[in-house]
Amino acid sequence: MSDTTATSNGQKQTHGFQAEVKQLLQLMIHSLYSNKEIFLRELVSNASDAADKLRFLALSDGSLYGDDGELRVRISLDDKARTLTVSDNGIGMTQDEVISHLGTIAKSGTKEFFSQLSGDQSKDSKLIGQFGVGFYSAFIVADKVTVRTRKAGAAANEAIEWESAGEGDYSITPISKDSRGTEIVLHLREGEDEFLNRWKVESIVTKYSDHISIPVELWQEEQPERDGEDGEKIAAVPGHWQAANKATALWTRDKSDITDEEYQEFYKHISHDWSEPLSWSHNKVEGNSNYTSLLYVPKKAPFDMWNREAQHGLKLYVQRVFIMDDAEQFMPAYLRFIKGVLDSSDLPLNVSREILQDTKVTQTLRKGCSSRALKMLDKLSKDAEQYQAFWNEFGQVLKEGPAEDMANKEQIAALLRFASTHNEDSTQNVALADYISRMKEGQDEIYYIVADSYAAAKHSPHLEVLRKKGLEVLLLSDRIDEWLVQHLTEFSGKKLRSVAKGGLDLSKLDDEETKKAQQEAEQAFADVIGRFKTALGDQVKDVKVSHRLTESPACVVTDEFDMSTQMIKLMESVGQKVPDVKPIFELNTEHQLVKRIADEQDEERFKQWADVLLEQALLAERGSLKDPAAFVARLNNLLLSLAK
Ligand SMILES: Nc1ncnc2c1ncn2[C@@H]1O[C@H](COP(=O)(O)OP(=O)(O)OP(=O)(O)O)[C@@H](O)[C@H]1O
Repeated sequence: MSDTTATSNGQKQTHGFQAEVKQLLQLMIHSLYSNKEIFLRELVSNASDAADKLRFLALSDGSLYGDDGELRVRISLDDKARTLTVSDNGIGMTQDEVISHLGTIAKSGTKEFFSQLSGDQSKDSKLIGQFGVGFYSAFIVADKVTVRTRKAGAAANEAIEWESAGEGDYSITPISKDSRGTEIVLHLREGEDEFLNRWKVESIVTKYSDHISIPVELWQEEQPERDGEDGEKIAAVPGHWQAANKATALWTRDKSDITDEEYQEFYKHISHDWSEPLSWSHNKVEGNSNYTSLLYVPKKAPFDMWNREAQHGLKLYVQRVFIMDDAEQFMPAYLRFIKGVLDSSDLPLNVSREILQDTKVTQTLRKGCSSRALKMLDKLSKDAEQYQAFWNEFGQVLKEGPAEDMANKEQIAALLRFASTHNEDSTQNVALADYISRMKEGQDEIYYIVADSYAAAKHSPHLEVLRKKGLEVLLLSDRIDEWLVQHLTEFSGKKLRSVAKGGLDLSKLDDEETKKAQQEAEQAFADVIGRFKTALGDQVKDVKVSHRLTESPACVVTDEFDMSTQMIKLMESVGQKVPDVKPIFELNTEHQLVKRIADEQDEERFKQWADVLLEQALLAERGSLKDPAAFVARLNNLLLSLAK
């Protein structure tokens, strides 16, 4: 029951699909077949987006509506032709738009997506779900798809017909179309007749599209006059279009009237994600500012989360009129994984990205939305399993928070999770509050180490004495961690302290006997320390007796206010110039090797030993040496002399 007519009025051209589209089509037809009815959700979702876009443009040019201001989507079924048609009176497309939107994939993350495909259907179907296939899903059930579209404001004879069998190419033909918008005709594959059944189609629309804010209508056949139960006559009802959905914007409805399924479907509609969200938070704020937000935490990170240019942000509405996608002004970058809708009554309808930049209203909304998102995460964190799933996907992004959002630093810090010496493995599941609850008597700082990998952190010599004393250490090894600890210096009144820096002082935790023994060692070793200083010269800032080693002979530490080794590496990796930071060299006077070197009388040999010890310590700390060949030569020399 199509209500538009179209006639061909020009030359047909054939175009090849972009290679990725061909690949995607093949994959989709095979991997998504068991979930085939979702094509209807995708097409209705696109149609409703097209209506939103037109409504937005019409704010400044009302003539775009022509004489058809009632935006809606219609689904018609034709038994004889075996077609299902989704038509809308939204924005429509020009020829160029048709070619770029329906012949290529212009999404960020496309490359990553294709590189992750494995050929395993169940795995790939999940990936495709995350990637979002949209329009192309029509080919799951159709062996030919015809799209007729006329852009709002264009003349009837400026319409375009796109047609394809979903294989290598598609055709484009200029046509005349008597109404604005897009009509998508699915020529159903053999065996897909269930999609010609009105009842079936209606039930899919209700399931997937109830929250769509414009009516999604199906044709209701004429009902002839009939007799009622008590013999009274019931008048005939002529055939008419009837909405199959509630057609009210979901977020404007009362929370108590919305089911979990509706929230989940709405998430899929706005995010183009196929998995359910992990959680959501729906809030109406009234008073000084007036807005509604509906925020979601996805289950999986999108393909382009690490792409700085990738779009993110909320879908912005002003008084229920769609204004823009990806309004990033309302979510700080460290919460860029949050999806959702913001509907403000305080912004003007003609608001633009530029205007949004620095209005007071934007700031208030951003504050409100960030705080809602953090509260939602806090709630999620009460469920350890769910929160771990969240953390594994998005933890690294959240770690950008303390540097970006000073006002919410403490709240963000409470949401962070770390690997720790308390655990056997590298799972990041220790909250700072857990750490504090396990602190030893007399301990008033939170100890951490930052290294290149979990293994390097866990086996670092700096941990030796802390392990002996039973002190827990957070093991940090994500790229962002050094940046994080620069900005997160305190939590709940407790300082965060690097165990690889000079300022570490565990003497408060030592008993009198240990302190005395340490003092004696320092005195007894004063001469040897002096010899090491002479031997190492300006390679080091200082040489000290170590109180942090039990197994290793020596280690290097960074002076408290110098740049840490990890920070130096981070800066070097992005090509930044770094200052030449000299380490403090610490010796374990209890170690056999150190004792032997102390007995060495030949100053030449002593220097060789001192150099090797320093280079070993640097290697353990930095993972590389400035001159590794010299180290190997020196070591071989010493081994040779020992073997003699
Ligand atoms: N009914 C329609 N009216 C106007 N434009 C449309 C319509 N359907 C699709 N388009 C255009 O084609 C583009 C591609 O659609 P498609 O469904 O493949 O991807 P998408 O909706 O952008 O994202 P996703 O793939 O995540 O669903 C849309 O962004 C839109 O510009």
